[in-house]
Amino acid sequence: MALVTTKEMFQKAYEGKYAIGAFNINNMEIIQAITRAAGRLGSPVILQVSKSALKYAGPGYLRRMVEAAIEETGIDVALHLDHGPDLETVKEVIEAGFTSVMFDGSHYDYEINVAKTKEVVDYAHARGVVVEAELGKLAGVEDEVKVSAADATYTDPDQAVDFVKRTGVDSLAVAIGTSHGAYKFKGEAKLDFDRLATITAKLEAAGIHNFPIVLHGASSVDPESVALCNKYGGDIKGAAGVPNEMLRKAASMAVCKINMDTDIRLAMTAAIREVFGEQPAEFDPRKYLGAARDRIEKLVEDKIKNVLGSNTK
Ligand SMILES: O=C(CO)COP(=O)(O)O
Ligand SMILES: O=C[C@H](O)COP(=O)(O)O
Ligand SMILES: [Zn+2]
Ligand SMILES: [Zn+2]
Repeated sequence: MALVTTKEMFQKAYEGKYAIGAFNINNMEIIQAITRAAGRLGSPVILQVSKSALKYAGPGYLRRMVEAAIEETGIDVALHLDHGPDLETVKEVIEAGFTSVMFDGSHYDYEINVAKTKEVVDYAHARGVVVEAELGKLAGVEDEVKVSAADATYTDPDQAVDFVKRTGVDSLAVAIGTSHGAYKFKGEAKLDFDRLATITAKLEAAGIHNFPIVLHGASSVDPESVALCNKYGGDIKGAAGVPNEMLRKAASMAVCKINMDTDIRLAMTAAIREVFGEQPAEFDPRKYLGAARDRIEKLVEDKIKNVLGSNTK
C-alpha cells in the first residue's frame, strides 16, 4: 500500500516462480491503466521511467501521479528509473522520491561498467534505493551474425557472477536474445534459456542465492494491436515480439522483473487510431485517450493474470 523498493517483491517472486511486470509510464492515462489493472488483481507492480520520459513529464509530476494512483488502488508500487545513463540522473530521481534505479553501463567496457555501477550502488544504497544494472548487449541476433560474435553480446555467466560480487547490485538485466522495440525476431523467436539457467547456477555456486534477473525487451507485440494500427492508417510491418509462453518460462526461472513498453505503445496507438478511424468527427481527447486507457488496462490485466502470475501476491 505504498511506494516501496523491489526487494520484497523480488524475493517473493523468486520463491513463488512468478515475475513482477515493469511497465513504462509517461502520462496520466498510462499510470491509471496499469495501476487500476494491478489494483483489481491485487498485484504489485513496477512503474518505470526512461530518461526521455523524465524529460517529457518531469520526475516530480510522475511521482505525484504515482502517489495518487497508490492512494486510489492501495497496491505496492516501485517507481523505477529505466536505463539510467549516469549518476547525475540517478541523483535527480532519488531526489524526486524514486525507490529503484537502473544504471545501464552495458555499452561501456567491462571494468568501466563495474566501476560506474559500483558508484551508483554506493550512492543509492546509502539512501535506501535499490539498483538494477545491465551486463551484455541487448540486441537481437541477426541471421548473418556467427555464433561466436553473437556470443560476445550475450551475458557471460562467469562475468555475471564477478559483476554482482564486485558491484553489490540488487538485480541484473541480462542479454539472452530479447531486444527493444516492435521488431525482435526475423524468423522464429529464440531465447537462450540455457544461458539463463547457467547464470543462476553459477550465482548459486558462488553463494549468491535467489538473485533476481531482469528481462528487458519483453513485449510480446500483440498481432491484434498491430493489425488495428494498420487497419486504421498505420504502417507497422514485420513486427514480432517474445511469445507469452517464453515469458512464462522466464518467470518460472530466476527472472523476477519483465519489462514492457512497446506493448503499451501499440495498445494505446491501436485504440486511438480506431477511434479516429471509426469516428472522424470526434475531437474530445477524453474519447480517444479514454479508449487508449481501456485498452492498456485490458493488456496489463491479461499480462498479470496469464503471463506474469503476480495476481493476489
Ligand atoms: O525493456 C524495455 C524497457 O526497458 C521495454 O522493452 P519492449 O520494447 O520490448 O517493450
Ligand atoms: O528501453 C526503452 C524504453 O522502451 C523507453 O524508451 P524511450 O527512451 O523512448 O522512452
Ligand atoms: Zn542497455
Ligand atoms: Zn530496457
